[in-house]
Amino acid sequence: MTGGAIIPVTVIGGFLGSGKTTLVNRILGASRSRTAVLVNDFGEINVDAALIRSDDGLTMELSGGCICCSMAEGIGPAIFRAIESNPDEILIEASGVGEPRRVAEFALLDRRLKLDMVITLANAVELSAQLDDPLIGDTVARQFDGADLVVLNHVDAASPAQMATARAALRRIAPGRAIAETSRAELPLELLSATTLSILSAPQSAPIAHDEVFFRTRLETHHSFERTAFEAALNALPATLLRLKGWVAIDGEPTVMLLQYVAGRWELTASDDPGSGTRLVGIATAADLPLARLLGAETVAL
Ligand SMILES: Nc1nc2c(ncn2[C@@H]2O[C@H](COP(=O)(O)OP(=O)(O)OP(=O)(O)O)[C@@H](O)[C@H]2O)c(=O)[nH]1
Repeated sequence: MTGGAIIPVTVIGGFLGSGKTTLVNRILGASRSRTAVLVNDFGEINVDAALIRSDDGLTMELSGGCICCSMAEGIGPAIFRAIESNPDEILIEASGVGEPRRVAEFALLDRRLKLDMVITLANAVELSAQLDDPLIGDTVARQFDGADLVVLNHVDAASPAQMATARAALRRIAPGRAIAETSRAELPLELLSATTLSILSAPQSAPIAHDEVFFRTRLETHHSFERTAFEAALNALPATLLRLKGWVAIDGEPTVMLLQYVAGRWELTASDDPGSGTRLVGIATAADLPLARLLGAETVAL
């Protein structure tokens, strides 16, 4: 990029576990440009930033809150640092509870940036139930305000009935918007350009204080888990725990394993993380979730 060129910005949003980091990695894998990635993780340990596969080393993290509300003052300096790194483009991953349109508004305010598009992902298995949930429904619905492209993801795991209700929900909350149905965010990258910016006609609404609705929980321990017991504990976690992710030490495994838990479904995979010990962050609709006890850990340091 030559000095002074306008930098295109894409904002990727969507509820906890909908597939934002998966999509960021897909875009990075296909792109030949120098891409600065700004990752906002609501949890206190920025797991996503560690999972982003950027060759450029231009990943910036903002953890422990939302850049659309409680950390709004943090996004300015982060965008400034992103611009200073002289990238060809900037990708911003909003937090899983954040409103992508509020994040995108920062790109509209800075003359060195040009908002390219706002993308909102949805989890086809969960979308309809999320929207009906009195605690989180409003947060989820608002994530579609200003979206130019809606990605209905997790299609591989959704039943025909879940697909039908998810499609009907999107017709209601995101009428007229382009919709791509995907598994693992595999979408034709030609879709990643918008002709009009939906954000300009998005409804005005007072921001939600996400810190008052969603609670962070965290477990850091040197306890090593016995695999069968740990898997049984995962299967018994309460529905108030929406998301759990990070690294887990499992007996007999040479490295810590990566845990990805989204609303009752989970994956435990080998990781190349050399770090020792368990570091998990969770987001729940209940405060003070006793994560250590629920997972059967003996020691906990908060
Ligand atoms: N079965 C299935 N799993 C998916 C799909 N997309 C993503 N996943 C998995 O779902 C988990 C969450 O995906 P992420 O890309 O980390 O989701 P996210 O939106 O970045 O999550 P947060 O940042 O925590 O809100 C990971 O284990 C992914 O591998 C999909 O289409 N189908």
